[in-house]
Amino acid sequence: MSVSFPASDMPVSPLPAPPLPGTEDRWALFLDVDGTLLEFAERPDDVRVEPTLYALLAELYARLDGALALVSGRSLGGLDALFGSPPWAMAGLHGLQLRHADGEMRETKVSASRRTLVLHTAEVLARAHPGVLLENKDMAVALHCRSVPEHYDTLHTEIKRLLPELHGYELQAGSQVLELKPVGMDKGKAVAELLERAPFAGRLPVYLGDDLTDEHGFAATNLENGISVRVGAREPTLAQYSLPGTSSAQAWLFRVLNVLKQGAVPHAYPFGGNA
Ligand SMILES: O=P(O)(O)OC[C@H]1O[C@H](O[C@H]2O[C@H](CO)[C@@H](O)[C@H](O)[C@H]2O)[C@H](O)[C@@H](O)[C@@H]1O
Repeated sequence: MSVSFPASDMPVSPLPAPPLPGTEDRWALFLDVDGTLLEFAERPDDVRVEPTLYALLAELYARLDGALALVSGRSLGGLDALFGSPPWAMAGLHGLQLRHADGEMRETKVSASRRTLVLHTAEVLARAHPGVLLENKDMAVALHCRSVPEHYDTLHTEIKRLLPELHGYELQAGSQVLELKPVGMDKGKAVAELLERAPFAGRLPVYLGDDLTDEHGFAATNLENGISVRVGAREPTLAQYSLPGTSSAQAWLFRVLNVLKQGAVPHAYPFGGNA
């Protein structure tokens, strides 16, 4: 799916907060992880899922009859480790890996020689830029610049120069991260694939995300007349609604849960943040 933005010199109007579900609405929630549910940390392994967040997601999952999915750049294995092998559907590596609600899995196949070449290239780049952290996700490799943001632009240029040698791979830029991943999948395609099957089919997609990679998810959601929600302030965006940060996203999800439970909107979120 190609994602096109409004011209960057167009004035950007502030986006409204997302609505809450009406009593007749049947929502399907698609949730990005880092920067949306979890605040960014210095290193990928530094983040934790608090029991309150897990409980919130588990209750939403139950109230939505299972129509909740994580849609992440992390691998399925990484998501399982982080969330404790949750029962809900998950798209990992930007949709290159997918575990459906019924547990069925599919994964893009990449030859071992291709993966080795890409990993070797990323290792050379990381060594040349001290402080850049290499995250090996097997078929994809991320180079993190959060500790050394000054390396981001040169690394970006160097990766683009090397890409023609890495057949079948593309560059996915993100928040202080540059990732080499196999072509062919993005988060929008993952959302579309999930929407074809139970329990997502026939429901209204509601997508929360913060990063460039989530723009594919917003585009797929908008195509279905769903609700696309940017978390944070990254521009430009195809999202129709916005929440200021991760605690606001959690607070808004808590209000959604309460509407689903009782048809009533509570006044305060007990764990901090405002929706
Ligand atoms: O699609 P997401 O669920 O948002 O995953 C995107 C990437 O998230 C992780 O990296 C980001 O979060 C780290 C922890 O806060 C942070 O240290 C890093 O700078 C961020 O880019 C993850 O490590 C990547 O594999 C994901 O692609």
